[in-house]
Amino acid sequence: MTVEFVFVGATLLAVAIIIGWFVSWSIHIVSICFGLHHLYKKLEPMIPAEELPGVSIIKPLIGVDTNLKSNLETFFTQKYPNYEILFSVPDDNDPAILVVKSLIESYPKVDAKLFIGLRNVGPNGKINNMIRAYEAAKYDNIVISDTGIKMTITTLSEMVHCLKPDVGLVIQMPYCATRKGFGAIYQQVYFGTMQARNCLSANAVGVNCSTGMSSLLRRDVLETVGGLQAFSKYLAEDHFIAKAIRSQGYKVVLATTPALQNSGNCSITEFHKRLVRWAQLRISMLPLLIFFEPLGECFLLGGITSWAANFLFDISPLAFFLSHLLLWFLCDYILFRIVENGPLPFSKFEFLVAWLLREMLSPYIILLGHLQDHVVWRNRKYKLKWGGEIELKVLPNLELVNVSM
Ligand SMILES: CCCCCCCC/C=C\CCCCCCCC(=O)N[C@@H](CO)[C@H](O)/C=C/CCCCCCCCCCCCC
Ligand SMILES: O=c1ccn([C@@H]2O[C@H](COP(=O)(O)OP(=O)(O)O[C@H]3OC[C@@H](O)[C@H](O)[C@H]3O)[C@@H](O)[C@H]2O)c(=O)[nH]1
Repeated sequence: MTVEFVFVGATLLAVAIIIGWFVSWSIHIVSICFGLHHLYKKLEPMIPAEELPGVSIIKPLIGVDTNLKSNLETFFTQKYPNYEILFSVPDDNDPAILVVKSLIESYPKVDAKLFIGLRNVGPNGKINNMIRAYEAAKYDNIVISDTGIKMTITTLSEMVHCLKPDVGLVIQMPYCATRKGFGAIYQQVYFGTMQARNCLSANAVGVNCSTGMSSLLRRDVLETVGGLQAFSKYLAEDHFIAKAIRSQGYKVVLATTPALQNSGNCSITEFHKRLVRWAQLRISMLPLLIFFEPLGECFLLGGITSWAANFLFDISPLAFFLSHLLLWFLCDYILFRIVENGPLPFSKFEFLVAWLLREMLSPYIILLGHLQDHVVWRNRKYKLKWGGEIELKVLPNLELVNVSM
C-alpha cells in the first residue's frame, strides 16, 4: 500500500515536472518570437516633428563614475524638438553636480536644470531624489532615466512613438552597452539572456515585468493613482507604478529599443549585490516566485527533469541533461543575438564562459536573497516587508542635514 502510494506520488511529481519543463521551453519560444517581431522594428509612420509632444526627462543622480559625463551628454543630443532635462542630486556635496554643471554650460540651447537636495516623501531614496524635479516638470510626458543609462540620438522619439492613447507607460527593456572587461560581458549576457527571456515573454502575454531604468509615463495617469510620492513606501517603485497604471486600464508596453546601461562600474561583486537586492524584491512582492523562479533556471530544471524523464520514460538522465543544457544554451545564444541586433560583440568562448558562470551562480544569488534580512540600496539600508513595502533602517548623515519637507 505504502509502496503504491509513493509510486503514484512520484509519478504525479514527474508529470508535473515535465509540464513545467514544457512551460519553460514555451517561455524560450515566446521570447524569441516576440523579440524578433518587436525589437528594433521600424516605426512607421513617423510622427511629424511639430506633432511630437513635450517631454520632461528626470535624471536622479548619486555620485559619479567614469562614464557619467559621456552618458549624460547623450541626453543633450537627442533628435527631438521639445524636451527638458531635470537632473537631481541628494545633497550639495555630490560630485555629479560638477559634471552636470559643465554639460549645462556646454549645451546652452538645451533646456536643462539641476535640483540639489532631497524632499522626504517616504523611505525610497530614488523617489525622494526625483520628487522636486517631478513637481517642476513642465511637460505631461515624463521620462525617468537612471544614472547609468546612455541614449542613442533617436531613443526619445522611439519611446514617444510607443505612447499611443491607450498606453500609460512605455518601458525600455534593460540591456547593456558593450564595455570592456569580463564583468561587462557577464552583465551583458545576464541582461541579453535570462532577463530578456522573462521580460520579453512576460510582455508578450501581458504579465507585469517592469523595470524602472528607463521609462516614459503620462503624468495625468500617475496622478490619478497618487503621483510619484505614493510609491515611496516601496523599494520596487517601478513594479508598483506599472501595476497601478495597468489598474487604470492603460497598457504598459515595451519600447522597441532596449535601455543601454553604460555605467563605468562593471564589477561583478557590485552586480551580484544588485541581483541579490532584486531577488529580495521579487520574493517579497511576488512570493509565488519563490517556487517558480528556481524552476526557470537551466541547471535546476534540467536536473529534476532528467530524473522525471528517466522515471517516466526510462531515458538516460545524463543524455537528457546534456541535451537540455545544449538546447537551452542555443536558445539563449539566439535570443542574445536578437537583443543585441547583430553578432556577438565579444568572442563565442567569452559568451560561453559568462553564460555558464551565470547559470551556475543564479541559485546561489536567489539563496542569498532569501538569507538577508535587510536590503541595502546605495547609501540607505531598508527593512523589506512582505508585500514590498519598506522601512528605512539607516539614514545617511548627509541627508539629515538636507532633508526638507
Ligand atoms: C515551471 C517553470 C516556470 C518558469 C517560470 C519562470 C519565472 C521567472 C521568474 C522570475 C524571473 C524574473 C526576472 C526578471 C528580472 C526582474 C528584475 C527585477 O527584479 N527588477 C526589479 C527592480 O527593477 C523590479 O522591481 C521587479 C519586477 C518584478 C518582475 C516580476 C517578473 C515576473 C516575470 C514572470 C515571467 C513569466 C513569463 C511567462 C510568459 C509565458
Ligand atoms: O537612494 C537612492 C538610490 C538610487 N537612486 C537613483 O536611482 C537610480 C537607480 O539606482 P541604481 O542604479 O542603484 O539601482 P538599480 O539599477 O537596481 O535600479 C532599478 O531597480 C530598483 C528600482 O526601484 C529602480 O527603479 C530601478 O531603476 C539611479 O539613477 C540612482 O541615482 C537615488 O537617486 N537615490
